[in-house]
Amino acid sequence: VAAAEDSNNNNDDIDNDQPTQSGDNSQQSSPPQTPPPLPLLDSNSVVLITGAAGFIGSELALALKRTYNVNKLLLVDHMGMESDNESVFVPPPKDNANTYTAKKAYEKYDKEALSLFELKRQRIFRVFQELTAVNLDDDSNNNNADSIKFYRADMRPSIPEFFDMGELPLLEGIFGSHPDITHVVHLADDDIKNQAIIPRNRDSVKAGRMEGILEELRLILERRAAAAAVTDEKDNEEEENVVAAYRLPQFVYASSYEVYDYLSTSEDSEQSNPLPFREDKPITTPSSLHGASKLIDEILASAYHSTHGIFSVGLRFFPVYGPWGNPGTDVYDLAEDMCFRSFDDNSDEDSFIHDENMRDNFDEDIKDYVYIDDAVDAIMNAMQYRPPAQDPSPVVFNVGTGKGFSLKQVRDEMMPNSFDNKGQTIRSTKQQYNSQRQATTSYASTELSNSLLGFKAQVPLSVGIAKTMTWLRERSAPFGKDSKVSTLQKRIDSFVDNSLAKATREECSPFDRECLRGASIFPCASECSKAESCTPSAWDDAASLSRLITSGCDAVMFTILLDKDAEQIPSANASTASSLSFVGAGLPEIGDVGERTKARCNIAFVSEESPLVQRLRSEGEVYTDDNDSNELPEMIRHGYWTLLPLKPSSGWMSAFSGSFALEHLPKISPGQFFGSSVRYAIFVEPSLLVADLPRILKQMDGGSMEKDSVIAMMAMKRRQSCDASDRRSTCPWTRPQDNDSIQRTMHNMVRVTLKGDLLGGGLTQVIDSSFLVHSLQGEDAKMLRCDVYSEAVQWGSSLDASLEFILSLHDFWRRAGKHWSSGESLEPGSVNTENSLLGVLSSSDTQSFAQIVPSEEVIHSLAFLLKVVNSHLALDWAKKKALEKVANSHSALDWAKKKALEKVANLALDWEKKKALEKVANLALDWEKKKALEKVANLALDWQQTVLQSERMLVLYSERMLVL
Ligand SMILES: O=C(O)[C@H]1O[C@H](OP(=O)(O)OP(=O)(O)OC[C@H]2O[C@@H](n3ccc(=O)[nH]c3=O)[C@H](O)[C@@H]2O)[C@H](O)[C@@H](O)[C@@H]1O
Repeated sequence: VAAAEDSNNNNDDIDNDQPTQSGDNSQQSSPPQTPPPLPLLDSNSVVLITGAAGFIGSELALALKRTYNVNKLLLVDHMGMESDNESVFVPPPKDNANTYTAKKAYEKYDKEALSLFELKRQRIFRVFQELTAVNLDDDSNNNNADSIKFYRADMRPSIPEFFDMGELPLLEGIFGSHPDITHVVHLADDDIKNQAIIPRNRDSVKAGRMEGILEELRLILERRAAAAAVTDEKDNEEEENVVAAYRLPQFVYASSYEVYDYLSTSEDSEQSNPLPFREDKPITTPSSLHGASKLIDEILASAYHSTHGIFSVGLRFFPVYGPWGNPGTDVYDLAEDMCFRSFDDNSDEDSFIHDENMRDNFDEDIKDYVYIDDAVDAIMNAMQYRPPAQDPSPVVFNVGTGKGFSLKQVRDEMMPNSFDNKGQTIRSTKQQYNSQRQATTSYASTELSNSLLGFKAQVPLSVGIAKTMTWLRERSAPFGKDSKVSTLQKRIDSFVDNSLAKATREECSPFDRECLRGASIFPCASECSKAESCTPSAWDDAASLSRLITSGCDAVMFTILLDKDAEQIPSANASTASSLSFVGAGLPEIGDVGERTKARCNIAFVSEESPLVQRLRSEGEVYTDDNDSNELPEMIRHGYWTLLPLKPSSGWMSAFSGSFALEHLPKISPGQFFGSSVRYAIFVEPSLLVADLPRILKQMDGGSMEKDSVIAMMAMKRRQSCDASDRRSTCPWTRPQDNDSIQRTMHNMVRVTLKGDLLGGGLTQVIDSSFLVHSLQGEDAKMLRCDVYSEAVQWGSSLDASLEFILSLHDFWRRAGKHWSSGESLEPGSVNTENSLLGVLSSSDTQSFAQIVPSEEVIHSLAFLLKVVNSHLALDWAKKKALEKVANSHSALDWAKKKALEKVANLALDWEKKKALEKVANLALDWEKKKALEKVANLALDWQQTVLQSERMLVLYSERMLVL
């Protein structure tokens, strides 16, 4: 630094003209100045990641926070937007959601781009979701949101001349406002990898990103040297401050195995290109333009080192795969092909083969596939790599496993090895491509990364494949499949389950979502769990006992009161408790046995430790059911409740206390808790006294409801005058009068429209469920519950919010479906008065709705919601909720959405087409024929437009939330 000062002091002019020369005068050859000490990777680190919505970038962000709890993450991704306007750094708009620009940008997008965008959006949401989660009950913990910033902008062009209008280039803006950046990980790259097609996309600028970053790093050095120059030479302390203020971040960037020439398979290439590929092998001809551009990046890195002393670590990634990977890559497409094909046996589409970009990926090509977790590990190791003091030149490492596999092996050996006929089709079609060129082989030498980085891939391909397939499958059908499971699907299921069981999976804490990734995180007692991958809980024993006790019941009423200090269940002691407030359906009502038997169908889950259980035991309030052949244990009786004490086994229950989703497992996911005869399971709050239960059940059973409107779940709001959650007193509750379709009413209550926003939100008080009726036999009902449960588990949201949201979504899709198939308007009810507020309810809905909730109350909450949403003044939690919801709506329901769209498409088209064609056939005149054909064409177009438009609206909407 001292040397740099001297020279700079004497060279002011040169300094202006050639700012890049800072500190370079003392040593002309290698490192021009002593590089500033490299920063540590720890909880003080501030990490800039480019391409953060990409596959690797998003996983890295999560891992950095999880592993090192880094102080700040600055995430940059253009999300596929390439307009020049986007490349300027615009401070995030506070009160301007900028939807116009977004809209314009969207117009450019076709569906594929949209879905890629959607994937990136989901990734970045996920990052936000997991990293900014704020505990709403804890006021002190509310600054998480500051620790992560997302810049949705193009980092190119990075050449300052472009910015003579006074805009600040994105990177300069970021580096300027965050001088404390300690690490830069540069992953941004064009979407299409493996692209060997020439010419490249004209708009896809190659240079710019890498120089952009290197220039920023150089500027840091320049500023540092300038600052050092003005400080008093003798003042060491000040000099140290300067050094500290202008830290040079550790720079890691992505290169690719495509820099190696794996394409040439001739004899001499084996000599010039021996396997495995070693980093020290001179590179002559990269295998693709992508490889060539990465080679440019490596050369730039080296140039910036020799001219400015900037140290960097390049990582030559071999193909990375895994959950959240990129469609269009080998493993992803193959896995997807299998998963979707098996879901949809009617599909003739061969997506794998028809993908243009896949042409080069021959079955026989041997590649070194790297699981995402390993790739991320390699980056984190690289972020901590320290070059030897005597030679601090930039380094490049392979990121591979050292082993090569062909896609054929992946498909035939690692994915289920027996395909049905369709599998044969894949094979033979691919054979044709095989004839085009010889297969290639590429795999990494791991020696260097192993010895210097300490990196060694941990996940064997077979395990990684199983995890990827599990993820894809979960994503495509998050809550199991429909009843018509194909045999192929069963095989895939068992394959995946077996592989997961066999895989030496680490024991995951149930809270460690990352560890559990690829495995289900549902508790075993939940009806949504799958064998092998569920997590045990204290509910497991309770579920089997409760199944036994309730066998023979037609309906079950249950409540949950796990408080350790519970003295009583208020409803049990209420003197008003009549035979109408509990369940005894299907069982004899006369005599003592009848009374007791009724009690068997009224289950209260309580804590074994509670004074209530102790007291009832000591008072001998127990009974055995003499008539029962199942040899039931002695049961504790409390009023009309039969208590089912839960043991706080091995700390599980206590570990989970506070986890709403687990504490209320039977409330949300009752499917496994009751005997197979049970058709309806009714949850009530411990203090709620339900009037006339038999009649409600009869109505549920009446079958008077339209089939498609049955959501098979009913919920009731709490009465304002009485708090059912208050455990000291009871709350009377009455069934709404003259309402023969309670479920539908409930369903209508949460209608949202496109205009009213997908958000839901704000209706919580309406849906606050003290009372829920579950229909246990419908698949739809189970799907719905699992949706709700997944929402609650995944996002830690409360049941009420989850229910509300999922209902809204189900409703949304139902309406969209209805609209497409029968033309029902999607527009908000145009019918005057209150309805026009949000347009949520149709007039008939409002009528039945009003029977349950006084309308002012609804209007109030709706108006409030509207205000919040419209003013964009959403509080942090609202914002978070909104993000959650939008994110979830897409990830959880993708499959359902896809199915719904398909179905609608088929219905709409087929029917209309058929009708129109019939008409054509019946009309002999040419003119009529022409008209009819026109109509067919128009109909088809209309429909397509509707779908496109609504998809666009959804994405636009989501994007607005992103901006928000
Ligand atoms: O295997 C490889 O060779 C690639 O591995 C990773 O790529 P990956 O994370 O799998 O790729 P993407 O998921 O496509 O991520 C790149 C991200 O950069 C973003 N991007 C791209 C270009 C750009 O100018 N700005 C920008 O933000 C894209 O939107 C995208 O989200 C690295 O990020 C790439 O640099 C590398 O080329």
